[in-house]
Amino acid sequence: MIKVGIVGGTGYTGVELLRLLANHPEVSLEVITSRSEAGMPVSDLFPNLRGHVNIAFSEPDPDILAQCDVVFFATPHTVAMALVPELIKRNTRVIDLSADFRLKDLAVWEQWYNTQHTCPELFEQAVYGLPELNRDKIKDAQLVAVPGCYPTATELGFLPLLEAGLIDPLHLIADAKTGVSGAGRKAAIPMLMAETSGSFKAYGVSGHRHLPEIREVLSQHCQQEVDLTFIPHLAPMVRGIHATLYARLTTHDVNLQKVFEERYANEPFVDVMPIGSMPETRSVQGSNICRIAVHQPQNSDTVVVLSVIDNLVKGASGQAIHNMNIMFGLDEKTGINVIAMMP
Ligand SMILES: NC(=O)C1=CN([C@@H]2O[C@H](COP(=O)(O)OP(=O)(O)OC[C@H]3O[C@@H](n4cnc5c(N)ncnc54)[C@H](OP(=O)(O)O)[C@@H]3O)[C@@H](O)[C@H]2O)C=CC1
Ligand SMILES: CC(=O)N[C@@H](CCC(=O)OP(=O)(O)O)C(=O)O
Repeated sequence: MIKVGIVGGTGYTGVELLRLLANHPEVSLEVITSRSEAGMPVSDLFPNLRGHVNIAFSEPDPDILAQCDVVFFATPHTVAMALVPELIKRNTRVIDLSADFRLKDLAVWEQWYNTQHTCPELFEQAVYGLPELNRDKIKDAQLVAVPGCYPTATELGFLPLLEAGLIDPLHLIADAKTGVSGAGRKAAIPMLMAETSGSFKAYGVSGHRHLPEIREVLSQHCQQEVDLTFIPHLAPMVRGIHATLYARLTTHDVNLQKVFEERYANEPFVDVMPIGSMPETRSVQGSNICRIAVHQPQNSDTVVVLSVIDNLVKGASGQAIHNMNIMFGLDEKTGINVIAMMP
């Protein structure tokens, strides 16, 4: 059994990790930390876990965490970088759901996260945990940075087009919408039901921290400069991301549906939907699937890709477990082959 620890077990990604790992046949949950709830049985806070998770929250203690084979960080940005060096030194593998290790350009990271990075060496070594891109590197990684939720939906949508050289890489547009769970479990007035329900708004228009992540990952992978306009929106729903992606085609002589189907033919968690489909966020709710549909409205030179994920699963905890399965040589679907909930 793989001995697993979780730092930050009381947030939404933490409880989602617990929901999925509690049913994972190769995992033994050893430690779940929370400073505010230390001592409380996990299932007292999360009744969905009654009968499945029988341990209590504890304070984060590096000596105890280092006894695990792998530790997930489901903590706000900058928490992981303080604890990870000690764990890596003691041969515990780390899967970080925060943004502490997602970029490769340190100056860009420090600019967007407005702080100095405390372990630049590990920053360089970390593997970006998008399995559809980096499966081979993930296998041997000591430290995996799980992609952001918007970047997951956006990168998977643009990748087939960029890899095949079919679009102008400098003028991409990602118009993306998320549910309120993306903001985490903390109390915040803009996330109150009275503020969000029955309303819809853009935010972060002048710049969102996922912009440099998407730009860097796509540019590095495609070995050419990629640039985009990325506008996030808050939708009145709890879970889900819907990204509507636009790009200008540089050729007309191509079967776009076939390009997508071939790119993702062997990917267990990307579903390329039939021609004409319009994927709904509820069709991935609770599942680790990214559903994608490619369109060319009025046969114009604009390609439109619709990409939906559950921000807490494929956009965070499910993808984190997918990485763990690859790192430990398991069948990639183990524990995360969950069917979405409709409605
Ligand atoms: N919500 C989402 O859709 C997604 C979130 N993410 C990322 O995952 C991470 C967690 O997100 P989410 O679950 O929403 O966050 P929450 O804010 O809901 O939870 C944060 C957790 O971290 C713990 N924590 C906070 N500060 C510290 C600290 N200094 N040391 C140790 N533990 C700490 C908290 O427990 P306590 O304070 O009791 O110790 C709590 O359990 C974030 O980095 C987020 O950006 C990634 C993709 C999607
Ligand atoms: C509604 C809301 O606030 N959503 C979050 C989603 C990002 C997130 O969850 O953070 P990661 O960088 O770890 O993916 C935001 O826009 O900041």
